[in-house]
Amino acid sequence: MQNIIQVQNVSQRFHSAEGEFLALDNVSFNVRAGETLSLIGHSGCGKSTLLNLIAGLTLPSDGVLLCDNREIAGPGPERAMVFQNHSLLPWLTAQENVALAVDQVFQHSMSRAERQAWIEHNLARVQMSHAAHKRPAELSGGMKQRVGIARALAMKPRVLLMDEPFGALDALTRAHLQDSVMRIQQELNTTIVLITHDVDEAVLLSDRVLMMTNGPAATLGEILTVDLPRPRSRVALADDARYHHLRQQILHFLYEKQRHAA
Ligand SMILES: Nc1ncnc2c1ncn2[C@@H]1O[C@H](COP(=O)(O)OP(=O)(O)OP(=O)(O)O)[C@@H](O)[C@H]1O
Repeated sequence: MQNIIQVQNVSQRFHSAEGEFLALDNVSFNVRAGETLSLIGHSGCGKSTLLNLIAGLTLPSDGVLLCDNREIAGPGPERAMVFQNHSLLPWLTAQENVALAVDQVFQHSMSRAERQAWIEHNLARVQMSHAAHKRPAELSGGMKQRVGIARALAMKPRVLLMDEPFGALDALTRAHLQDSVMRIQQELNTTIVLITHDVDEAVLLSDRVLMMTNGPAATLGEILTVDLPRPRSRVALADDARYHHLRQQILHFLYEKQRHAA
């Protein structure tokens, strides 16, 4: 399978009042086209730092990151980000928030009518057509996340980067959104890199789970391949011995091999 993202010998240092802090130490891995890759690890191990590097929001202290064999030198619409706290503009409606991204990316390649149809299509994809004219304050947490996902998908990204996208949601809403993301991923064959703290979420959604060691100087610990067939059903997996075995391997890594210092 073709690699979309290549992370090669990446280290990240931060300078603070206490001096230099090595957050990531020599991290290397690839993200394959069409896969869902989860990053999991204890709090502070550098997951967001790594995702921000892939997004191009920051540049590495050492090493190189490539997207489609080109060096990542800044943000780009081919790497769309979905944040934990939706990050919608509060004074714009759901539709206008999506429009902002669509106009930015497709202003010159789509007519106004095509852009409008594309915005509506992406809101429909996440089942938000009914709330297109509502502002974020009028939407539930799950609905805001759906709009955030629509906005990201509307950019036709090669890779969807998700920083704990369901972290702030209740369990039922989280389950609905996980199912939506799995369905969309299957439809579009989108590549997804997802940060999660949730072991069940990691197994349910991922093709591979990248487990990180504790910081400082965090690095890649182990990579777990999740070879459960798709489409996946959380109800069916609850009785699946393979699912429990995979879950156990992540728990073992996190709580036996990487006991958290806190
Ligand atoms: N801009 C910065 N300046 C200084 N230190 C930073 C900066 N950004 C992150 N760090 C430090 O780097 C380490 C990794 O942070 P990061 O946010 O990537 O961890 P994380 O695994 O995403 O954590 P969490 O799961 O709690 O969100 C932490 O020790 C953090 O304090």
